[in-house]
Amino acid sequence: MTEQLLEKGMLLNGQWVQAEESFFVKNPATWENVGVVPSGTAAHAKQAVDAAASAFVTWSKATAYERAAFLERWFHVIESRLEEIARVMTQEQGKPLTEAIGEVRYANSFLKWYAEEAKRVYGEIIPASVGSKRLLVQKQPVGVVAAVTPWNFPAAMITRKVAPALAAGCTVVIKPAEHTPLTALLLAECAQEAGIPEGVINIVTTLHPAEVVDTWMEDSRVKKITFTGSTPVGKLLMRKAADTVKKVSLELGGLAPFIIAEDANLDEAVQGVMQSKFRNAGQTCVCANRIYVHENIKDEFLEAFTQAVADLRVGNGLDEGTEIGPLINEAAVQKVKRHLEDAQAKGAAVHGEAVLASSVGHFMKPIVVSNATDDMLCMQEETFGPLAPVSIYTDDAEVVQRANNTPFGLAAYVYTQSLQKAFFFSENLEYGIVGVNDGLPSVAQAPFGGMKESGLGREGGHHGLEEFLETKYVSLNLK
Ligand SMILES: NC(=O)C1=CN([C@@H]2O[C@H](COP(=O)(O)OP(=O)(O)OC[C@H]3O[C@@H](n4cnc5c(N)ncnc54)[C@H](O)[C@@H]3O)[C@@H](O)[C@H]2O)C=CC1
Ligand SMILES: O=C(O)[C@H](O)CS(=O)(=O)O
Repeated sequence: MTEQLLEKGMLLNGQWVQAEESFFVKNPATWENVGVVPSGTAAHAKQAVDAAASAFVTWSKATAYERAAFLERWFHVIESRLEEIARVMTQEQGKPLTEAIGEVRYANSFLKWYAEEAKRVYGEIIPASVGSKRLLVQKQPVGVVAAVTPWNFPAAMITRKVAPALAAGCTVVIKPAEHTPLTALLLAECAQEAGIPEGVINIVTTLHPAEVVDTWMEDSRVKKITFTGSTPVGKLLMRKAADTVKKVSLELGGLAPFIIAEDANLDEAVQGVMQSKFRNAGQTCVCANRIYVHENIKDEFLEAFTQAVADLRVGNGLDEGTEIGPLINEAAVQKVKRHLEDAQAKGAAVHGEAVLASSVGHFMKPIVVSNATDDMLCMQEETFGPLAPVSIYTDDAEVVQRANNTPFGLAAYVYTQSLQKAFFFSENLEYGIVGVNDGLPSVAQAPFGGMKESGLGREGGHHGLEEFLETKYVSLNLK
């Protein structure tokens, strides 16, 4: 059923603004138009920085308690519009409504958590080596922040940046992904309803990301870039940040190993790998991308896992019972097919029908391949789709070496009932996040981020607030 077309504007200095060009937002399940938004230009990008720089003067001088109150009010307004935002998210991104509701709650948890953490930005007094001196350390907001976000978590990837930025006293300019601008604009509507002052949050939607973001990267008033998306774009932004020495936070691609040790609780391991692999149809940067199972339990695991995968229901995210929605676009479908065909050509066994579930929409049936070997594309590149490669291993040290043999280091998982193995794996896996008997580790209060080419910095927890603060040392000579 086609719901009403959402016609939205960009948010610049508290005003909803149109542009000469606009673009339709399409539903990946039906290819129908969900909404229409402006395609912002470099001029709009500059207006956004003008607004954020002006608002920073007052916002940064508000007390932490005043900023916290705004975040709390924003949290409650989103709560009151949760179902509406989730339905729009499902229509523009495709995830099942139950997952969209879960994501809005997850996104909102960052507002709640940073409303409290804002009040805990402590400084220090350092014992002086000169009697007449007092040495103080103060934390101050970095300034105007540019946030560039992906389509796979259209709400959480915004609040995971904006909540700590505002808590710290920064103001923001945001460019959401062109596939999913509507969720971002609804969050901004909620912020306006909560009374967050004009210019504190600005959103530029566009079909020309480089034009808008390059304007921000060249503007010395923008003190920080925070980005979630692909590693190639992350590297590009990191290079551009150097010209004005901007601070950089990057959440990039992953290639998560999911290790099932010989002593694992198999029921829990199957549940965990289903959660990790198939959330958002496999379109998350922390999805299990490589499943390593000990050879002594391979058969029992495969029997249980392939059955659980076969039971997954594929369909439109708005339909009751849907567990796997469409992929975001045709390119995503082709990438999964390329990985599947490569695996088959290199000897993988395919469990299930590797066929598209529908002629309309970017649907794919979840597929398990076994006998996976490390030379396959699906074991070397992020699939970002519902393809689960299973490989066997014999020795714990061997599988750690294989798991670490990649430029990526975002999330890793291990299922074991042994404390010794839990520590062996978690301490030796070169990943920023390790789920031990936990397929869903992401929470607002803990630091989320990658090592190696999976990113820089952390989001969530008090670590995530530090990313938006400068450390100032004040030496007081009382002589
Ligand atoms: N580590 C993480 O949390 C995440 C990583 N990713 C990775 O990103 C890929 C798919 O997500 P996409 O959104 O397609 O990634 P993407 O990197 O193409 O896009 C992410 C954002 O960057 C913008 N962008 C694209 N090219 C740009 C440019 N030249 N200058 C400035 N901004 C630009 C896009 O408009 C979007 O807002 C996957 O490979 C996935 O691994 C995606 C989501 C989360
Ligand atoms: O972009 C992503 O994939 C998210 O960071 C994953 S999570 O935070 O929802 O786990």
